[in-house]
Amino acid sequence: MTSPANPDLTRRLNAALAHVQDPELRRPITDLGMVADATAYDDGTAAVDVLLTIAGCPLRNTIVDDVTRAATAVDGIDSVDVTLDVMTPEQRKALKDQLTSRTVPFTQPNSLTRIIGVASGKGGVGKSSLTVNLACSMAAEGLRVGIVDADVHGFSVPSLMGITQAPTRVDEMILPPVAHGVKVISIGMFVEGNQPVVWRGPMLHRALEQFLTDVHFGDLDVLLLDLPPGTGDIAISVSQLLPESGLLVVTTPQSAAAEVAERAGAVASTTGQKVVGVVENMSWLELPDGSRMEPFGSGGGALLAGRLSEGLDADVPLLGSVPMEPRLREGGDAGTPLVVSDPESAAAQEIAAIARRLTHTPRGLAGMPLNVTPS
Ligand SMILES: Nc1ncnc2c1ncn2[C@@H]1O[C@H](COP(=O)(O)OP(=O)(O)OP(=O)(O)O)[C@@H](O)[C@H]1O
Repeated sequence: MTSPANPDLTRRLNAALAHVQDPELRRPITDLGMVADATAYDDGTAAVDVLLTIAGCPLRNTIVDDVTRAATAVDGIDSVDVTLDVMTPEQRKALKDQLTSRTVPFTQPNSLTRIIGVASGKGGVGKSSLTVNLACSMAAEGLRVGIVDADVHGFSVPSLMGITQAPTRVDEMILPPVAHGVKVISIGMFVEGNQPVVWRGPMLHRALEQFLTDVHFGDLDVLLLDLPPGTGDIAISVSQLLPESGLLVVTTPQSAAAEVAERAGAVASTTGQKVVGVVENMSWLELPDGSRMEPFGSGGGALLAGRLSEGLDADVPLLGSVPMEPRLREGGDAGTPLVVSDPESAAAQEIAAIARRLTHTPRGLAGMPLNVTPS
């Protein structure tokens, strides 16, 4: 015979479940209508019926583990039976209506998301590596961070972040996979194997637009875009779709590289975007005796910051110089960015300092309504 339900224990069970977040939507499962029933009984058992958004939810085990952990942490509950069901189309629609707006949420007047496109003049200067490390560093500081891998032809963010999982779709809404606390979306998640993406112009624009409207990032403090190298279609699309976005320009210390990067930064003068700063990457290599070798010369970052400041008639700071660090490449290959795998290394420390400089500068709120809800 089943033990009688215990109302007080049931109330505490539901309160505990309100702290369980859906791993993708990052909202309490109770708010998302994912808990169909949760009852605790006098004999210390409990039963929780969870509704998954889709049948093959890749994170079902995580949800079961999180629910079990939260339920059994309630004083008086010894065991829990978690049943998984799937939402009906009506329930899914209600969830989707709750979550989506068909506009780019980041351009709404009350959006306080800081949007930074990471640009470079040419490939291979470490733009993608810096994007993922900056994002992870910001997430480690407690910020809500997302990455749009807009480097459509040379997407590398999923592998740098160790993401093999495809995004979950709830009807036409796409839930970005989360790695190292960062929500990530990339065209690489939608193509088979290592197929090249051969789109140009309008197709690219549409893909980017879709990433920004159909992907549910939720509230973000920072959205980083890994832009393709150079000054192509995507740079224009980004400036049209996200006019408030700033540009962070990455270069190596070589003066020739800085000159090429200057063109990428100078795009800002035609698009009206702000260049938030310059990062010099691969600045030096520390040798075993502690001395520094500068394989790519020196001064490119400062040169670029100076030229952009002059050309754009704005203060474009050099936000930092990141040394060469073999473990940075190894971390990328392994899908664990250096700031996560070796946060004490000099390169990781410098990246963390750049992340703080980027996020601690006040965002221009002039003319923006402050939609503050006390919590
Ligand atoms: N500071 C660093 N120390 C050592 N290796 C680095 C550093 N920065 C980047 N790398 C390595 O350099 C290579 C190029 O980096 P990455 O792919 O991030 O460049 P990118 O500018 O994004 O290139 P692309 O635009 O072609 O994708 C990678 O192998 C990466 O691991």
